[in-house]
Amino acid sequence: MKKIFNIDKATEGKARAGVITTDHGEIQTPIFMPVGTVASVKTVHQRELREDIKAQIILGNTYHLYLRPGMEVMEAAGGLHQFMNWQKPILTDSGGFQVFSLADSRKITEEGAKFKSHIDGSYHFISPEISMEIQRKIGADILMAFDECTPYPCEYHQAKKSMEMTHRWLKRCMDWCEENPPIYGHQQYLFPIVQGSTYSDLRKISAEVISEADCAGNAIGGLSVGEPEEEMYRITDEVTDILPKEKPRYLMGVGTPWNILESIGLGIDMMDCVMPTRNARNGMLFTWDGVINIRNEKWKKDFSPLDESGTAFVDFEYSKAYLRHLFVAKEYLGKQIASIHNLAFYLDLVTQARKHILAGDFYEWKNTVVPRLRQRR
Ligand SMILES: CNc1nc2c(CC[C@H]3O[C@@H](OC)[C@H](OC)[C@@H]3O)c3nc(N)[nH]c(=O)c3cc2[nH]1
Repeated sequence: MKKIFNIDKATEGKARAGVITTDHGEIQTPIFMPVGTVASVKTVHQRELREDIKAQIILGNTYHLYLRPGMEVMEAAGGLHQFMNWQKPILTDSGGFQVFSLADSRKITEEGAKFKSHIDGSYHFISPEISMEIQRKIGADILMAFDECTPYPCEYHQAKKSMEMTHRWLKRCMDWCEENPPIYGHQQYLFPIVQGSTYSDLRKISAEVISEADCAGNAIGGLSVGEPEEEMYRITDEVTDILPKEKPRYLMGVGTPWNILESIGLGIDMMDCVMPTRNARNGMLFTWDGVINIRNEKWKKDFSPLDESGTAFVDFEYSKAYLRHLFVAKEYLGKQIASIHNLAFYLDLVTQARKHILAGDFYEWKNTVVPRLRQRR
């Protein structure tokens, strides 16, 4: 399998700093990937993503893009990079998670998943092969295997059955990719996904099967689905002990700023989460000194800059009082300012983590910063 990851510096622990190389450019790790499910990172321009947030890679989603705009438009555009004019790396999730969580009345069999579109109620079917075909046409640099994400909690036998099907589906994904090369001329790397719910023995089996698949990178799924934080950390720790060191590790759907730093400390290189954008649209801002609910009365006459330790232009061009007013008045500009702020903060978080890994003091730094991140301002 082609080597796409180079480790610049490992620490005395499991945290490491590296670079992932794709045909659309390099990604410094650890990295946070803004979620752009339907070909847009909600309320944010591609130019702001590049210049103010300094995003290096964003996410798209197979389920959503397949339903709208559909693969006919996607192919005619020459793929998602062209369609949305984002020329840096893109990762697409395989659609399983959405089918299980978004679509109405879905029926899952060994073959795949029948589901009703959440948009117009039309009937569709997705399988490992169809997910791969869709991801080929979207043209993301990193593709996720079609898997089943178990709910939390999940009975042992159900988790075991689901994990084993995910492993059979992985083989079907790999076989299909073997037979059907990329169509836009750039490489696309398949990442398999470790499942097994919260059961250590299943997680060990799944991590071994995923490692055996020898893909360019590996992902940990089935977490950040409602389990306690400690469970998420325990499973992540057990799985990163098994996944190969020399390949990037992607923890899916994680998380809060403190989850991000703890996961990096457990050997994770890539993370994605809707939290910075979704919470921004509700007026929740993440900062180095904790979480701000901008709608709170206390900010009504606070004319200080949005975030003195921020890195984006919005942090200095607007005051807390002004942003609170925009939210109270339901002005669209409020959601845009908050989204740019939160995403720039998440990228600053991983940029600082990388700096401290390279400097060799990541763990001491993390332990001083995490309590501050959690506080409510
Ligand atoms: C939030 N917690 C969480 N997210 C998860 C996602 C991405 C959701 C996907 O949905 C969209 O955001 C809602 C994003 O799509 C661009 C994301 O990649 C997962 N995807 C797969 N294939 N398998 C998993 O086991 C899985 C587990 C998750 N846990």
